[in-house]
Amino acid sequence: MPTEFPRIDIVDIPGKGKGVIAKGYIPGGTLIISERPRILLPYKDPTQALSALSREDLSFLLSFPRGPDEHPIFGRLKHFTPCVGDDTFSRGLCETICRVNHTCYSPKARPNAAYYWNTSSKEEELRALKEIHEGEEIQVSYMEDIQNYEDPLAQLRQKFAFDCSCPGCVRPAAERCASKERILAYNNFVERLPKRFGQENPLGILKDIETQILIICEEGYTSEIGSRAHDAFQLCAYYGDADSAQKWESISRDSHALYQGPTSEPFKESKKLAGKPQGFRAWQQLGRRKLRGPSKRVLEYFYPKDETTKATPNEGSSRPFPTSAAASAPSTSASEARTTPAASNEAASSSVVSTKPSTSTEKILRSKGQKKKAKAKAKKEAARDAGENSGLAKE
Ligand SMILES: C[S@@+](CC[C@H](N)C(=O)[O-])C[C@H]1O[C@@H](n2cnc3c(N)ncnc32)[C@H](O)[C@@H]1O
Repeated sequence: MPTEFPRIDIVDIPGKGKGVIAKGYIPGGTLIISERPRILLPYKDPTQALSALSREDLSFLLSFPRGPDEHPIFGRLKHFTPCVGDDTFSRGLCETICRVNHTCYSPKARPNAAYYWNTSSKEEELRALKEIHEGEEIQVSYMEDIQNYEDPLAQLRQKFAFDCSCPGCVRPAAERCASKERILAYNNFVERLPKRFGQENPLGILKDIETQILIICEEGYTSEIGSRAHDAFQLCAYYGDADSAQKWESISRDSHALYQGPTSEPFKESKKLAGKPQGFRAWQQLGRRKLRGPSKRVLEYFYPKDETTKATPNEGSSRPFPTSAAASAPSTSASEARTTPAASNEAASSSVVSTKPSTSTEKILRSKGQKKKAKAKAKKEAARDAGENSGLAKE
């Protein structure tokens, strides 16, 4: 099948029908495809809209393979419009994007790409979440809702009628069970979190958020991390701690850059808050208190030094942000200065992305004295971090 997107090919993938592979190296953060759905139907009851389809569009729909024992139309819709379009109102059929297969988030591997419905362009986007090598299959998760990961095999069977054989789903039952327990506990935590604000010691809440972030990193479920970092931002903003709030929201901003792109509304909103946390709707509503930014451990997880060398095709690392561009070794205070490749690839020259100097530029510009000062500051912060961690552990 011909494709207008130069970075990819559509090929036969054993056991999965067609699939999409990278024609060459694709850096993390790249917008691989942006495609307007050829057919866009209401999500809940598409019957009326279906009867209004043109002959060409109907035969386009019928050109896709039909699932076993499925209704000729609805079966195809089920298989080929998984999350395309504004998924609460519509399902769209995009000629190329609908060929992307699924893989689960798991400790063994995670998707190398994600869908994003761009409400301004009304196009479905496919974005690289990490570097993708030539010949590697490009895969997304059809289940962005973490609730589905309590039992991914059953969900995929029910919603898409296939048995997932991704590295996460073929793990021994005991390992899958352990993941299920952790995800259940995580979902529970997220549900209860807002009720804890203003009721409990905020440092204890931050410690719990951080623990959950690390669990989610280990489970490979990286798309959740930005939301938890935003929770931590909110908590710091409720207590008027601008410095800590900025550091947390920087993680959230970088996550939006990766998943939704640096021109998306979620990214812009997050960037605004990271730049000026005082703009948060409930700024200082719970008083004024010095809290804390993300620990060194969390930052190292986000901005690893060496993912490029460690990552292997298909498996990759479970680290959330790709390193190929801006991300270098973090210091606790430097998270605001960092942008993801998504940000640097697409918007480096626009005003959208934070334009603090990159590490290499900093190296060149910094005088010896400044270097010394920065070293001392990093040391002090590491000590503070260690102190806070041990203090928190006692709580
Ligand atoms: C959006 S389509 C993907 C493209 C499709 N493979 C094709 O041949 O055009 C979704 C369907 O592909 C198949 N599929 C996707 N991911 C799969 C996987 N990991 N293993 C087996 N089948 C998969 C399932 O039949 C699913 O309903």
